[in-house]
Parts: sequence; structure tokens; C-alpha cells
Amino acid sequence: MLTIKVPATSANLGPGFDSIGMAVSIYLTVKVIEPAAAWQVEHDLGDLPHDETNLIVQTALKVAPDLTPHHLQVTSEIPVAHGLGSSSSAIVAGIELANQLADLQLPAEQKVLIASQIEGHPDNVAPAILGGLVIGTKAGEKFLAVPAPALPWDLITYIPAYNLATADARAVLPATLSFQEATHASAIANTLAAALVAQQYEVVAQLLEQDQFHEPFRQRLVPELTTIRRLAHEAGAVATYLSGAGPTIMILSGPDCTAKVVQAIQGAGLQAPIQVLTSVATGVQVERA
Ligand SMILES: Nc1ncnc2c1ncn2[C@@H]1O[C@H](COP(=O)(O)OP(=O)(O)O)[C@@H](O)[C@H]1O
Ligand SMILES: N[C@@H](CCOP(=O)(O)O)C(=O)O
Repeated sequence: MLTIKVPATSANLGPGFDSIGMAVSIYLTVKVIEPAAAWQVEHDLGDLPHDETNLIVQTALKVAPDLTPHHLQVTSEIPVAHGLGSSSSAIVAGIELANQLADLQLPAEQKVLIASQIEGHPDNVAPAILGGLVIGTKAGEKFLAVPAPALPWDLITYIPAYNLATADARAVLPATLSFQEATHASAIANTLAAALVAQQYEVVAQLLEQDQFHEPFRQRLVPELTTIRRLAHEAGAVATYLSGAGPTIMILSGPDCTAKVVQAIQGAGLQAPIQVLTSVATGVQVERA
């Protein structure tokens, strides 16, 4: 049986809006059961479609329109519409499904380009395909990606109960920034990227909370962000950022502080689930048993 496994991703890392993301240790898994008369997508993921309108199948048919329908069994640890790249994991799984069923032998770069074109931004799909922490951008008809070393911290993941569709969180962003705002925001992002590659984690820690592109505008959609950022700092965490388009909040912490940070958040009455994740070096995986 063919099994496809795709990691969740945490994108932006603050100033790295639409260009920095990392694969994290929860997964979407697609088991390809057998050929069928029509696409059947078995899952317990709420009101997502169970037929050819499911995003996984939609993506596969975009890549290989003549695929024979199959019965798929989908399980996922990734909360939908929560800022952990669930839509990207579905897109990447769909590309891999087409790649395997139609024997396309797509190179990773091609998968990233296709996925970026579908998702509209590469910061989730690139690490979901390549694994690790990726800094990248579309340049003409190419996708340029630079891998950076994995962050040396625990990923304390605070997952609010409410959904926040990425489209809704993008709708509150300004259409333009002034030249001064844009150059300042870019300088912060550029320096963050350089510090990530150079493993200058003192600089990383200072810049992760200095985003000017999206968090100032999204703050009102995720009211816990400011409070959790303060509590985390008081408990000794390194930095806090809005994971993807939210509402998940990612707190980076040295292992020696993690328990204290979790206690500080829960002790303040913030009762949403918290998972301590790690970054993962491997992206999409295929298993044939
Ligand atoms: N595991 C999945 N299988 C199929 N479609 C999915 C899956 N996860 C997300 N989607 C699609 O993506 C949409 C949510 O995407 P988005 O708003 O970008 O949130 P996020 O990427 O943070 O989960 C869902 O409404 C659904 O259409
Ligand atoms: N750069 C995007 C990232 C969206 O990530 P998701 O996990 O919320 O889909 C944005 O901030 O809109």
C-alpha cells in the first residue's frame, strides 16, 4: 500500500512573512487503499469534503488530470485553519499522490514551485516538501530556497480553539506600505534571515518579535498574542510569534524553561491546548508496503 506523510509547518517566524517557515513534528497521513469507481476520501476531519472536491484530490488532479480515482484514508494531527500549514500539507500530499500514481518522478524543486503556485506563498509548502527550516522566494518561473539550520529551542505551540482562515487573516493586511515602512520591515527580515543561516541566535531572538508586515495588523484577530508574549518572556522564553496566519502562537524556549513557560501560560487562565513540538528535518515522505 502507498502511504504519504506530510509534516505540519509553522510559517513567517515573525518578520519572515511569506518567505520563512519550518517543518514541525505533527503530520498529515494519506493511505492509498485501492482504485475505485469514484474518489473516496475517508477522514474524521470535520466538514472537509469526502469526494473529488477535497483539496488533496483537487491538487492531484491539477497535476495529473487523468488519474484513476482511488479510495484514500486520511488522518491528520494538524488542526485545520489554525496556522500550522494544514492546507499546505493537503496540497503537498496531493502533488505527491499525483507524482506516485502517475509516476511523474517530479524533482523536489518542481514540487515546491507547483505547490507555491497553488498555495500562493511558499513559506509553508517549501518546508513541508523539503523539511527543516527554509528561507525562500519565487523568482520568475523558479522557486529559490535556502535551508537554514534547525532552531535550537523547544517549540511550545499554543493552539486556540477558534479557527482563523488564512484568507481572513490576509484580508486584514494593508495593500501597501510606505517606502520607509517597507525598507525598514525588509531590513529586519533580511537580518533575521542572515542570523538564522549564521546561527547567531542572540540576533534571531531579538528580531523574531519585530515583524512589521503582518503581526501588527493581525494582533486584533488573536488577542492572546500580546499576553502570551509577555508571560513567556517573564518565564524566560526566547521569543514568541504568530504561527502562520494564526491563531496558533509559537513560543520558542530553551528546554530548561519550557515547563515554566507552560505553567505561566496555564496559570494565567489561558486554557487552550499546548503541545511541545520539535522541528523536523524531513519533508514529505512516501512509503510502499
Ligand atoms: N487535511 C486537509 N485535507 C483537505 N483539505 C484541507 C486539509 N487541511 C486544510 N484543508 C483545506 O484548507 C482550508 C484551510 O486552509 P487555511 O485557511 O490556509 O488554514 P491552514 O493552512 O492554517 O490550515 C480548509 O478549509 C480546507 O479547504
Ligand atoms: N505567510 C502566510 C502563512 C500562512 O500559514 P497558515 O499555516 O496559516 O496557512 C500568512 O501569514 O498568510
